[in-house]
Amino acid sequence: MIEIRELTKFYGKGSRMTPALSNLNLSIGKGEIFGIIGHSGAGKSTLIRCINLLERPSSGEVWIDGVNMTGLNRKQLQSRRRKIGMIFQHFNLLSSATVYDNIAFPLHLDGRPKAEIDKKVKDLLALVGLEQHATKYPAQLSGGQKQRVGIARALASDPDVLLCDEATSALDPQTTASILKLLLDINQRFNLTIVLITHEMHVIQRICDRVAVIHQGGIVEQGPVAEVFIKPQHPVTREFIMRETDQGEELQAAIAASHPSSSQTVRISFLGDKTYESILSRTVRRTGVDFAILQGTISTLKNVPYGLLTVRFEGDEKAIRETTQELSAQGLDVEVIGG
Ligand SMILES: Nc1ncnc2c1ncn2[C@@H]1O[C@H](COP(=O)(O)OP(=O)(O)OP(=O)(O)O)[C@@H](O)[C@H]1O
Repeated sequence: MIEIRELTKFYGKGSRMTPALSNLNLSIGKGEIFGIIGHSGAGKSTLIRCINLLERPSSGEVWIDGVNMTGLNRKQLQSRRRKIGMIFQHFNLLSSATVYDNIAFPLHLDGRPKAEIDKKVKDLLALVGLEQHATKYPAQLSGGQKQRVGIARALASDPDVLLCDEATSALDPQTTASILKLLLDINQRFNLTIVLITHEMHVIQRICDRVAVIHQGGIVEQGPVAEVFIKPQHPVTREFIMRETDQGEELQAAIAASHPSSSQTVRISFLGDKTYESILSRTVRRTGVDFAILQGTISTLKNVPYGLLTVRFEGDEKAIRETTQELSAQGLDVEVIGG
């Protein structure tokens, strides 16, 4: 659906030229919710703006549905862009227009008949749950309601792709959850491809199918969300996940605290139904090792349960080895993180 090939973007000129993206490659499938996460300055906004050519790449190509966006002339690009919706962190609504007129705006630009516009806007108001607010102005809405208008406006031209530029960063946690739920609903209903950028792993965790981690203008890691969560490879990915799963200083202190010489600290990841099974207790009962829980969380990756448990096994070396082997054989992911 979206193919990004050797994308490079420089800002500035001559000796002041600095690269924001370097030879970046990415492939996003039809109907996917694809998350791109990175720290401030990593190149996220530049990347998402290069997808619809709001930023023109210095070199490389962006293909959407078999069309090379970088090869289009101005007119062709304008027409192609109608099929790429975008929503923004600060909503970018017209402050002097009502909710209704904000949503109708792209349809007017497109010269659609009035009756068609009216039906479409009413359908979209219902879709985003704003039927009661059609005549209000943006200043009279909450942040979440403004983003709902942004989403309705972006969907007005029946896009194939929706680009989300930090769409929930200005919202509180509860409103963020409701906007993410709406995006997931839209994705499932219309098989709409969604690309979102964020600096928050919980956004990725809630709705994305796959994730790419961007760092210093390049993709350092990518894969299905569960895979990246369970086996993060790059230090930046690890940092984002540790922050999300509360594996910070307190856990490090617990790991470093005094403990019997014959022990091993492991991080066990549970995915799907295994999260709620008694695999650990059955295994230690058989092998005869004790364990102390240092940290534990259960959350979901999209709709799949995901558990993370850090435990210290205590017992003889051979029994501990048998325990970790058996847990792995039962489909859990076990990583030794300390003695
Ligand atoms: N218009 C511009 N002119 C010059 N440099 C720019 C411009 N826009 C971005 N940059 C630089 O390009 C790099 C990537 O910026 P970008 O905004 O894409 O990062 P980001 O990951 O979206 O960061 P943030 O999360 O803070 O928005 C940064 O070093 C930034 O300073």
